[in-house]
Formats: sequence, C-alpha cells, structure tokens
Amino acid sequence: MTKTPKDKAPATNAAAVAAAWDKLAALRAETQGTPLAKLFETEGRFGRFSGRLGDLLLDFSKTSLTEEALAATFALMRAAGVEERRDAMFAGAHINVTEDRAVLHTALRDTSSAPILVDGADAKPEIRDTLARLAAFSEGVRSGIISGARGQAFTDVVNIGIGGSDLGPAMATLALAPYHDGPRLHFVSNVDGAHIHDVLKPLHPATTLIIVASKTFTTIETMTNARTARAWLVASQGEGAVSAHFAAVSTALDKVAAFGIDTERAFGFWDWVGGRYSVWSAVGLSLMIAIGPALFADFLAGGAAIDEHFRHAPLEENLPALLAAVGLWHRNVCGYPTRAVIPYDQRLARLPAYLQQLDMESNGKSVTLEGEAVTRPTGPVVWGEPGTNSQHAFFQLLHQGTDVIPVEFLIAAQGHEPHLRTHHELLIANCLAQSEALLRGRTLEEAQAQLRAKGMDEATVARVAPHRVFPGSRPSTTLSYTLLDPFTLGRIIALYEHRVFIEAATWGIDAFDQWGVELGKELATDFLPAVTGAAVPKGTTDSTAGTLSHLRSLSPS
Ligand SMILES: O=P(O)(O)OC[C@H]1O[C@](O)(CO)[C@@H](O)[C@@H]1O
Repeated sequence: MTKTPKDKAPATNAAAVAAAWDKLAALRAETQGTPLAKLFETEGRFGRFSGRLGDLLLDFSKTSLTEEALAATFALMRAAGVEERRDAMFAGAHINVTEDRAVLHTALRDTSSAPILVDGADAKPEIRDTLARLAAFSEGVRSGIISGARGQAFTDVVNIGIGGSDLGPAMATLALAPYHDGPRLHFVSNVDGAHIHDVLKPLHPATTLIIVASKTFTTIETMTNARTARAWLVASQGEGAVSAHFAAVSTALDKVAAFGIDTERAFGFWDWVGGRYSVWSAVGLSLMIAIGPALFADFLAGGAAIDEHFRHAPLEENLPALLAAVGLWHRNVCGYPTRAVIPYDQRLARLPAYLQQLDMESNGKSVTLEGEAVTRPTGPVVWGEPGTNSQHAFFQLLHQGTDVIPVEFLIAAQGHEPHLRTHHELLIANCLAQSEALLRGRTLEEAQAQLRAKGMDEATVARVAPHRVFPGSRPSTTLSYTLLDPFTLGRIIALYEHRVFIEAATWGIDAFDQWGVELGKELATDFLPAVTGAAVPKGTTDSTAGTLSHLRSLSPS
C-alpha cells in the first residue's frame, strides 16, 4: 500500500469531536447522582443496552449510559474517524505512525481468498506457508515423529519469551487446558533466574523442546533465558543436541540463525504484527503444539468472526464499539481511572495480565498522533483476578471503597466438567450476584431493618448499620457465552483488541508503539555494569545509587 499523508492522519473532525465531548459532559451532569437501579424503572433497558453476536452477549445495562449518551459516544467515534481508521487498518495503511508500519494481525486469522496488500505485496501466501509449516511441525512434535536428539518423543515444551511473546500463548494455553492432548507446556518469561530454574528443574533435557519466542530476538530477558536453557541442554545432551531441541519464533530470522537455531525450526512473522497482537502468529506455536492445528484454526476463526463483525456491523450493534463506548464513558466522562476485569473462570486467570499488556501498552500514551499533548485522559489502569477468589480479596473495596471501579465480568454458561455442574452453577450465581449487588447496594434503612430482624437492640443497630451500607450504583458489564472453547477464546481476544483500537482512535493516539517500555530497556542496559561493580551512570540520583550500593554490600563477593 502506498504511504500517503492520509495514512498518517485519521479523518477527524475536530469541531464535531469537541462538540461530542461537550455533549457527553452535559449528559453526565444531567444524570450524575441518579441511582443505577433507577434506570431499570424504564422498561426494556437490558434489551437496549446489550449487544449480541451468536451466543456472545455483552450486557452493559448496569452502567450509567443513557440512550442519548450512547448516541453521543457513537457520534464522537464517528467524528474522531474511528470507522475510517478501522478501514485503513484492514487495508494495510501505516496506521502505526511512529514506527511507520501497517497493523495487520487481523490478516493472520483471515482465511478468505482475498489478498491482503502490505506495501503493495500480498501477505497471504507467506501467512499460509508459515501456518502450514507450523502445523507440520506441531503435528510432528505431537505425534513423536519429530523427536529429541536421542530419538525420544518430546514430553515437555518450554516457551521462552516475554510480553507479547509470552502472555498470549501462556494465557491461551491455560484457558484451553481441557483441549490439551499434546506434550506438557511451560512458560519462562522473567529474567529472574528463579523462573527458569523452577521450570527446568523437574524436566528432562532429552525429552524437552525449547521454543525461543521473540519478535526482535534481542530482548535481554529472553536471550538470557535462552542461553541458560541452551547450557542446561548442552550439559546433559551435548552441543550436537541443540538443533533437535530448539525452535524459534521471530521476525529476525538472521538473529535466530546466529543463535544457532536450525532454519528449519525457525518460524517467522512480520513487523506489521505487534508483540501484544502476536498470539495469532507463529508466537502461537506452543499453543498449537498443545491443542493441535485444527483447534488452533478454530481459535483463529473466532478472531476472524469478530473481525468480520467489527468491519461491517454499524457501531450501534458492534460489540467492540459497545465495549469501547462503555470504556470511553467511564474513563473520560465519569472520570474512573481504572477498570477491573473479573473472569468467572479459573482458566482465564491470565486474561487480566494479558489485557493489561494489550490495553495499557497500547493506550498508555500522552501524545496524539500528531505529537501534541493529549487533552483528556487516555488508557485506564486495567487489573483483575478470577472470581470467585477475588470476591474474598478486593471486592470489599469494589463494594464499599471510596473509588468507583467499573467491573467487566466474563462468564460461560457451561463448564468443561459436566460432573461438577454444581460448581458451575455456584460460579454463575456468584457472578450475577456480584453485579447485582454492586448495582443495588444497600441503604442505611435496609441495613437497619436487617439488623433489627436479627433481633439486635437499637444501640447496636445504630453502631453497626453504617458499616453495612453499600453505596451501590457501581457499574459493571457482563460478557457471557456458551463455553470457553478455542473459537470463543479467539472471539474474546479479538473483541478486546478492537475495543482498545476504537478507544485509541477516539483519543487520536498511536495504539501500536511502546516507547515507554523501550526506555526501561535502555536504562536497564546502562545499569548492568554498575550492578557488577562499575561506577553508576552519570546523572544517577542519590536514591538509586544508595540502594545499589546497599545491594552491592549485601551481594556475595
Ligand atoms: O518479542 P520481543 O521482541 O522479545 O519483545 C517482547 C515484548 O517487549 C515489548 O517490546 C515491550 O514489553 C513488547 O511489546 C513485546 O511484546
């Protein structure tokens, strides 16, 4: 695709954008203070404030969005050029302006015959070819045809990567545990030696395959862990075993070769796939080995189904747009700085961490596409833990703390353990009860009545009742679906990807770079010599120098 100035700037209408923000602020002022429960007095709220796609249901009726506010949010998105920017992304325009790159992770899950042009060349043949090589390799490992240096089948696979080269496959592998029929999967990401030590300790080198996943193949954590794994393998199997026991996933295949990994075992991807969007690419190799290429194809198909929907459904019926509308309303209009993601699914335990990178690395930005300071808050803090565990940890603050924290619940109608149906019923009951309780709260009068009903004297009622008041009107959304299968996981991830995209496009920021992280990488490299004995870099504060000197005095000589 030819780069034109049009690629670099979305079609925004500044006056209309400003008017839409003003309208939203005015609508908020009108309705602020109205209890959320009161909104349900108007019949049909659930129907009007929910969106469906097949069995996916996004219920956002437990938010303070009104019909007018929702319409104003869509007007804002349109004025900000969200639809044009979406089309530009799918067309391969260089919408990642600071890195001058196309953004086409969606191409990885597009199995249609239509070509996808990246800088004038069809990307599809290479995508198909890589997918076929990944499938052949995965099947080989799963069947034992591809084996270790001494002919033993691989029982364990260790993916070494960090950030997008770890979180996606690690999150998805746990999420899809019921579908595993391949070797055991392990993930090493942290440069803390404890991580690789603990992962490798129970494994046997003769039956372990190591996948080094790194888009750049320069990330210090990954390269350090890869070298440690190599030494671990060589110590017991000899240098000659490296080619049989290592595979790599990267865009830098020259660096993979320089590391000594066989080119037959190297799987490429492209600079138009951002790290945090790369689980759909060869970075998903570990997942494919765990669940097999056919189910991996289902996972891709789930993503593609949301892409289709995102491209063609009007914003008013578009699930990513509905989720983004809630996000923008909460972040910018209501001023809530964080949002909690609470999957009522133990196997989605890593989803909050995955979404943290997706959302916060994408939208943690303070300048616009034009390089000017933003004038409104951008990405919120995203955090969470699975329910019901989180109920016994931080839900106290969600219910009675001084901050309003919108919650995004996820729940399946079915679990994978039909013999434990009671557990799943309890899970659903808890999820729904929490969203209802956050919404309704409990008034002082209700608290007092409850205590009186328990036979408490008036003095105790007066003392205890205030502590049992819940303000309520705490917003939440609930995403529900049949079962967390590969297709649905693909849909959930793509849904969130496009939500992040829409929010970024509305704010006019570049969601696809991560210069803030690059800064940390540079500084750590500068500090390494000082940790091992050299002088601290010039300009280091007393604070850092003092702590470093303390650590050095305590480290083994
Ligand atoms: O895949 P790589 O190049 O090793 O990078 C790992 C991660 O580092 C980052 O650049 C910064 O954390 C992420 O965007 C990326 O997913």
